[in-house]
Amino acid sequence: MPNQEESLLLYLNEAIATTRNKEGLFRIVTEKLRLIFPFDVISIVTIDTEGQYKRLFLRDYFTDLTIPSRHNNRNLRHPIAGTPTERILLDNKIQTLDLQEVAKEYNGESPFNYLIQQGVRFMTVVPLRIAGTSLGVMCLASRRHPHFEPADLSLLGKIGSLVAVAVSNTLAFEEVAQREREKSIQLAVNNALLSIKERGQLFHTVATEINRVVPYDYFGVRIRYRDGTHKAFAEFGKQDDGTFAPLDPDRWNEVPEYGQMEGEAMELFQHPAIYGDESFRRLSDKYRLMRYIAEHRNTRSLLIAPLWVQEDQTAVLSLSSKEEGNFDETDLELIKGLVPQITLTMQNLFAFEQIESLSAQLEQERTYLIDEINTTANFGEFIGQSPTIQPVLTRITQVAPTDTTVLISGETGTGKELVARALHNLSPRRDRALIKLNCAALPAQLIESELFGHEKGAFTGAVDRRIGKFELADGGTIFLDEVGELPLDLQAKLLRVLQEKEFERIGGRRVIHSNARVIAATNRVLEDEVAAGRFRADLYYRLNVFPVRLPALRERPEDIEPLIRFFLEGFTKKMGKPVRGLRERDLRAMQQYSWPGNIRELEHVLEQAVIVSTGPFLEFAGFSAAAAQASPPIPLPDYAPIKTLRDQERDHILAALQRTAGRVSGPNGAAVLLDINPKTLEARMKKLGIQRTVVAS
Ligand SMILES: Nc1ncnc2c1ncn2[C@@H]1O[C@H](COP(=O)(O)OP(=O)(O)OP(=O)(O)O)[C@@H](O)[C@H]1O
Repeated sequence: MPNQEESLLLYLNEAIATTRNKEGLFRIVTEKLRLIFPFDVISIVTIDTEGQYKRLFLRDYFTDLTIPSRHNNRNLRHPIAGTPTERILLDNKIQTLDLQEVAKEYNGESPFNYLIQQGVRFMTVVPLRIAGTSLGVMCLASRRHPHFEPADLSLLGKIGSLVAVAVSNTLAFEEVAQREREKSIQLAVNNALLSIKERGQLFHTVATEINRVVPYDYFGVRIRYRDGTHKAFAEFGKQDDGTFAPLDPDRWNEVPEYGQMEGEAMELFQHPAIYGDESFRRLSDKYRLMRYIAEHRNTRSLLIAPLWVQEDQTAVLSLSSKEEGNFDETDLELIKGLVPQITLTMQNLFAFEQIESLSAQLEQERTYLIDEINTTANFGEFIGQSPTIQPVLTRITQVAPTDTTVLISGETGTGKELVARALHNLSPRRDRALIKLNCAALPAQLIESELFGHEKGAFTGAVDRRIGKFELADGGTIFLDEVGELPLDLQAKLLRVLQEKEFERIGGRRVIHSNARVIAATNRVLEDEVAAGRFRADLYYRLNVFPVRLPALRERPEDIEPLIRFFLEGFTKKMGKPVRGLRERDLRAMQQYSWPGNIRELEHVLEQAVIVSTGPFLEFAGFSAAAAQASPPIPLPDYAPIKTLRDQERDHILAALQRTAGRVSGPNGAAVLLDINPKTLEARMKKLGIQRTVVAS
């Protein structure tokens, strides 16, 4: 062996043993090689253990050559089958190829075209083997034909063996380094998942940490539902300064068929995979969604890791990049290793967020319930022994435990609300809220927001988000009192909720599901309303599933005496008054009276009597026996509802506010019209739940 050769080999051997840094090492190798063989480009290509794919390990060039970036991409894998590399590995001999000849095999589409175009024609390929196994090839490409003597080839073979050792060391070293990075990223991500409770901040940290090892431009966790709907759970885009910022969930609104496009790509998101070159181009041919992100977001590679795949939904973590071939198998393995922890955290977050929304709902329900309890002082008992009311009570106890919609009809004061309460309390829903909405008490635009709620900013004056009564009644009962007064356009909306059990808040896009049992009441004859075109027939049939008609008090005179006793006992106790006697003539007069206000009227007559009486007998100042006898028991022609004082006050204030365009104080304010102090008016409005801004809109 000539001395020069021996010292070169020794030098390279030494460099391989002592140089840690890959780039430094290979620079030494190529410089020494170029002293012996002039070449323009050197590349080392490694093959995977199954000998299926090759991948660029290193490329260096020494003249004025330009190498397109995709030819320098170390993540791209190319199949070996049918390439010159395959033949050379099989022959295990150094060979010099004429690239123009090789190009013919590729039908002119040769991967070496860019070299040929720049005058590089020859490529000497040195197989790299270690311990009898092929590791890859070293290629020296040049413009001039290299003339190798047998001695040169033998030296090149020996250098090839040394390079094989260096490559193998480097690969092993890179693998260890990669494992280390994976471990550190796993630690950092787990730390974030365990310590951060807020969803946005948590996933921002996760996105930033993973990006340290696998750089990308987009990080997203999305949930896709079978019906084509989808939800962004956490999404971030890389900004110019390299940090991540949350993406606007509404950005897809500009794409009219986005929902459909998502639906078509559902299957794609069910399997972990990477797409980066040809594979990504194939995806964009197949899926409109992929074409869209390629064209409009410049996406060139994609990494997909499903978090969970269920029959009706798939949750996916996806990363994408504007670089071709940005992700490799190791990246996918790394992300797959993080999937269980991320999934668990998401489920925890879901549970946590659900608890938060449930407790907010409970709080709302509580407020309504307190309001309800305060506004309806009932004695919790239902008096009714008469043969007229008994069958009605039986029907009530039969229907109560079901989810059936009940329509209660009857004149004012016959106990419709009391029956609605009884229905709720006797049902399995008794532990959830009974939410009441009086359809006659509010102007149309307020009823809609009362029923369905509204989003912040949905209309002028919607300063806060408001949960609608249908939403509040989820799992409980909604009582639509005086449903016959509902304006026609709202009847249509109510019908939709009853049919589909879902609705949207005003100004909201999210569909809200409500499982509320509906009980409606009316003192109108709804059939007549339908005939007169004031009430939708379809809504009437939806509500009239189980009708309960409450008889007027005059139809059940047998109940008057027990009712009197019941109310007297209650009032005397409540007011701390002595028990006084009831004159026979007064009782008879009451039994003969027509009671247009029904039980409520009777209740009020007795309340007054308990207050004003001083002697041993109850005095009925506002209800004289003579007047009673003079009044024949005939029904009033129109059973107009008698409003409660509270409702009356509310309507009156609303009317004043409407006239002053919502203004409360000042010379043109409602307080002047109503002749009260503006502060007092504001306090009343608050108590009655009137929002001045809403009225003004
Ligand atoms: N059977 C009954 N036993 C005891 N109290 C009753 C009975 N029926 C009704 N009441 C009382 O009569 C009053 C009026 O009843 P309720 O408010 O339920 O009537 P309504 O039919 O809903 O009236 P409106 O149509 O005016 O809303 C309430 O104080 C209620 O507690």
